[in-house]
Amino acid sequence: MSHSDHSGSQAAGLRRLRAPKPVQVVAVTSGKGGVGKTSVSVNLAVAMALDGKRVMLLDGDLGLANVDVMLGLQPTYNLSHVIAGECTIDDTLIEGPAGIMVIPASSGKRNMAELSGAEHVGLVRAFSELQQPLDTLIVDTAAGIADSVITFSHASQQIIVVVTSDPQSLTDAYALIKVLNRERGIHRVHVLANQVQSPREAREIYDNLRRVAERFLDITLSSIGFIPHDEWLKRAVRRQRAVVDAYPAATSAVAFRALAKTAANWGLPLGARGNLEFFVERLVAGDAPAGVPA
Ligand SMILES: Nc1ncnc2c1ncn2[C@@H]1O[C@H](COP(=O)(O)OP(=O)(O)OP(=O)(O)O)[C@@H](O)[C@H]1O
Repeated sequence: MSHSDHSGSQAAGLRRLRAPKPVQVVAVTSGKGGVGKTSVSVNLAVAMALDGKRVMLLDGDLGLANVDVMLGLQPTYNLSHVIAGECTIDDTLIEGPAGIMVIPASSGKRNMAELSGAEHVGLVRAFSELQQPLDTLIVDTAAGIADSVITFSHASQQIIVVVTSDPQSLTDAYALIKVLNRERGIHRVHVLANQVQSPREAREIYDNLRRVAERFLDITLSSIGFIPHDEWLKRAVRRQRAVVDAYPAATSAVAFRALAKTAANWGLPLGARGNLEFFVERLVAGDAPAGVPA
């Protein structure tokens, strides 16, 4: 190898070392509200952070702030200030348990569809400029199949759909999966049964959803286990704490730690150059209002 070949490959090696690696982005969504989506997002984030990962948790409910309430945080700035161009995402970051970084949502009425072209560009730019070194971004979406839910889910590489045995939860989860599949070409989602009394109940929930989804849609569902119904989780919510942090021996906390291990093995987006590139590109492509290049 000539000297110039050698220094060329050294330079490429150094660039790779310095280049930020792609961030894993996981959306937590549910269709129906109140099934435990925010509990899952918060506890998965904290459990991954306890495993040594650098985790950011985005409260993607643009209308109702949930994460900061669940963790007893009092943010000064939130996502609506970022969208309005009044501050950067770094300014909004507020530290949660185990060092997770939370991007709080606003509590005003806000829908992705209501964002002007300039606001949409501002949101995308804010994420592309985020400087924090990061392993995983978890997005707690709003309930329902609102535009923001679909956009954030589509922009994530992994989608967790939280369901309970409540028939309405199954129906709403199916409606959400249908939109993700038919309108956004999503072909794979993870199903997490929550508030279940037994492994058998979890299996039935998963089988029911899979039977319908795989019959009528071109999608593969994978079961990622379940979180048991747990009074310790309720107690943690009342104390505005994450159960994995406040009551690590609780059955739900054990399940969240197992889920964190599963998520850690999901791998990174293929082809993305670094940081949140994958997420940002798909945010733009997914839902650009008129006038914004997709
Ligand atoms: N595994 C569980 N065991 C016992 N209770 C639970 C469990 N998961 C959630 N809950 C209860 O359900 C309540 C609602 O949970 P959470 O706020 O996480 O739901 P959500 O789906 O995010 O709701 P929203 O649609 O309002 O955002 C919690 O306050 C808690 O009391």
